[in-house]
Amino acid sequence: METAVEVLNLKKYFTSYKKKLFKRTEKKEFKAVDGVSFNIYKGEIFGLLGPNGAGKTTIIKMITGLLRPTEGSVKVMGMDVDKNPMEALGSIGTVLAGDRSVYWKLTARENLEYFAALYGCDRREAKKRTTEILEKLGLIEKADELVEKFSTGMKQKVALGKALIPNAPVVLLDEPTLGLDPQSALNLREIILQLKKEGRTILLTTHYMEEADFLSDRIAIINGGRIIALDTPENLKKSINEVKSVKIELTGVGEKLIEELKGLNGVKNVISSYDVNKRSYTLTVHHVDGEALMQRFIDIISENNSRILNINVLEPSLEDVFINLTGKSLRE
Ligand SMILES: Nc1ncnc2c1ncn2[C@@H]1O[C@H](COP(=O)(O)OP(=O)(O)OP(=O)(O)O)[C@@H](O)[C@H]1O
Repeated sequence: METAVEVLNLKKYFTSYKKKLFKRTEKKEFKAVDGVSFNIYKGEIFGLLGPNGAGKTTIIKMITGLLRPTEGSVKVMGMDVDKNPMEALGSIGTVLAGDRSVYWKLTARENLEYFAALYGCDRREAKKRTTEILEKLGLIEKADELVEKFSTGMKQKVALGKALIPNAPVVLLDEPTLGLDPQSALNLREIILQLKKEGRTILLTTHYMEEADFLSDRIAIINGGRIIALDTPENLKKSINEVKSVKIELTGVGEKLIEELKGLNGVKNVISSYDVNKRSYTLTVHHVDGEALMQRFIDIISENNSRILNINVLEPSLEDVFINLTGKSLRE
């Protein structure tokens, strides 16, 4: 398989200085990205999945040359981003999370024609490309309305349109559906699949595991600036096939209850969350020992004066893969 993007031992350390009382200034180094390597093959959708602060945006910024790595290298279509930035970056279209570089006081069409002109297209070519992209994004009907009147999903589409203007073979999408309503998110995901069908290579970051699962051919799970797993979504889920998970909704959860469940032989992790709307607690318990444990869960919950509202046995998801690897939930 041909490689479109090659990321080799990429590191980004941020240094901060803190003034200490009676002491000299203390220098602190924070390892936002700590030795990340992966290849993205031509024509695939590669997902970077991780919780907030995992280092996803920092990786994207280093690939696009917006941040210089502390160490390591990035090649796009065989060109080194540091040594041949113009050639390497010419192959990339990017949408960063919360992209504000679309002009709200211009129409969607004016925005894209303007960016096409910046990319050196003549007037005819700019108009042609803009119309094609607006059609592809389902924005043609609204093409001549001001972007400020657009919904968040439509604004996000204009930002994506901007990334498509250079007609680059590689498209980087940082949290493309962040803050969108479910219907707009679905619509944007369909467009991303369409881009893949056209033969583009896509790198996408997300902290929505369903999105990574639905879109990606391969996924790198990233946590604390490191890749902790990299495979197809199916293989990642298969890797924890022996781990079962059960979701128990109940009226109350205390530290003692969680500790007792965690102490059971065969229990790997217990994650608790509170649903404000339902006013109920949910425990997600990962375990390797099926039915025998279920009765013990029920006994312990009742001994702790809590009442079970619902129990669901779950199919393994990427969330479970993440919990299994880190002991934490993706959303924590
Ligand atoms: N310029 C900077 N100076 C210092 N620390 C930074 C800087 N940029 C990012 N960081 C830190 O690096 C870590 C990784 O940030 P990054 O934005 O890459 O995470 P992320 O995975 O994209 O998360 P999110 O989904 O929240 O955007 C965070 O802890 C962040 O605070």
